[in-house]
Amino acid sequence: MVVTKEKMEAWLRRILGVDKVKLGLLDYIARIPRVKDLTDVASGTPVLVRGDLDCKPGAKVGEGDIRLRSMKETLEIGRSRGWIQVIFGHIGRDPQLSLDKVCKRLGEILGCEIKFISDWFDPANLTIRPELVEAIKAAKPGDFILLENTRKYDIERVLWKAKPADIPNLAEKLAKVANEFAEKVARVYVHEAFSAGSLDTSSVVVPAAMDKVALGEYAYGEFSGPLADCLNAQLVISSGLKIDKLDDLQAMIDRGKIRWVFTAGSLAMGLIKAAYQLEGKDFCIGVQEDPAHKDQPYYIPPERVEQAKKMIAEGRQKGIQFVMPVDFVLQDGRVASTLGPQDQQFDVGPATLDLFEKKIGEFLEWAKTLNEPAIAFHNGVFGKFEDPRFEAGTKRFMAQLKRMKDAGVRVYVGGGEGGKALELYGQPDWVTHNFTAGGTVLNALGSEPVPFLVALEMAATKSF
Ligand SMILES: Nc1ncnc2c1ncn2[C@@H]1O[C@H](COP(=O)(O)OP(=O)(O)O)[C@@H](O)[C@H]1O
Ligand SMILES: O=C(OP(=O)(O)O)[C@H](O)COP(=O)(O)O
Repeated sequence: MVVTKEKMEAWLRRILGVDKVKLGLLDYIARIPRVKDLTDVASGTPVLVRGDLDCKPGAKVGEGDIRLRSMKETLEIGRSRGWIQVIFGHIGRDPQLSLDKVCKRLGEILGCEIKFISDWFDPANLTIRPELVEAIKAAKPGDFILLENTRKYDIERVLWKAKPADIPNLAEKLAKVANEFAEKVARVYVHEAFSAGSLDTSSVVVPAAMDKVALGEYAYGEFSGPLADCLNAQLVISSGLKIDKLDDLQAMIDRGKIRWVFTAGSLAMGLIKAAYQLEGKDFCIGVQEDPAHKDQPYYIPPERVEQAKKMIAEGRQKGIQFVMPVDFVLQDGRVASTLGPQDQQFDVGPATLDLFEKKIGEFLEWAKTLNEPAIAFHNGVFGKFEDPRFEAGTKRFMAQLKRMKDAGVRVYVGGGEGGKALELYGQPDWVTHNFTAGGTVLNALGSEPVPFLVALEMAATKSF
């Protein structure tokens, strides 16, 4: 399907959330075909696969390549059907980063040579280079081609910071890119990049020009299984650096199942301040509330404190317990229960961990009163854990995940830094499931839809 500028404008209005359609996670999953459903795609057909390639493969298969292994089932389905699969995707945020090692490892996982195309796009003319067109022509049924890092080209990143006013300017260029892919690469698109939750052109624009789209088997399984289960979580541990996770927490609370909220990390400081203010008092959160730090990721503006106050007040009325840190490890290693204006917290202190352990015990008692296993969702880290001076909180709490799982709770870890912490300080079987993505998981459970699901749903239903 050729995408006009006008069609692309309508598409981008949905992608950037200007035009909203109220769909839940399960609606998206029901409306997007699975790769298994593409039974009428003939052998020898080129199929574009958005892959989960953002990883650092270690010395041997199985090390640092879980995202690549997660694609195997989908790629094997394509190979058994004789499709010529053109895999593309990003690695990191630096446009200079190369996928050469990823290509080699994916070849080891699939047991075959994968042709690597290092320069496949002409950014000056927004066209697909002849090297790629020739490689597809020369490929045999079942072959794989892998394209260099999509973020090498600026066009991949133009929507990251785009505002609604930019849509008319971008629509023509992005329509051209989508049409180039459909004309010169493939007219069938499979998304098997569960973690690709950003507004990358490859995952949120290219599907617009495709005749057929589908979700890969791994991504489908993650959304319809563990993520669908997390929608019913009664306990959430919301921690980490950025206060905008408050929107996701609010969305989880609004769904109505949450009864326990544990919070830690720098974002918890906003909730602590809010809780004090609700009692007519105040609590200094140090540099995190100093407007001189307003460009820093840990800064908490007054409106976020207001948002947290409303969340706590309304939540308590519904019977939700908010469990918050009571002591902190500060920048110089001091443990304190209060902060001065120049202080910054980088971890929770031991009294907080004692409190959290006691409250997890209470949660487990409460969980016994349910007719079915309780569900807990853990996101983020309790401090700047990469620095050994500030890792104790994140590290010690991991044992509570095991404790809950051992007590029969279904425990999920929302990938990202929390997932790394589990790998570092725990064992995979301490939890029910550790997601291979952070941002996508929060979006799926939180306030904003997953961008690639919005794109796939529009492409599948041709509703734009
Ligand atoms: N006070 C802090 N609390 C929590 N994380 C912090 C803090 N200071 C720095 N960080 C860092 O922020 C990152 C976590 O950020 P966040 O956006 O929550 O990540 P994710 O959502 O991927 O878990 C970690 O790298 C952590 O070390
Ligand atoms: O690692 C990723 O996501 P995650 O850090 O949210 O798990 C993805 O590759 C997305 O990367 P991006 O956040 O640079 O778009």
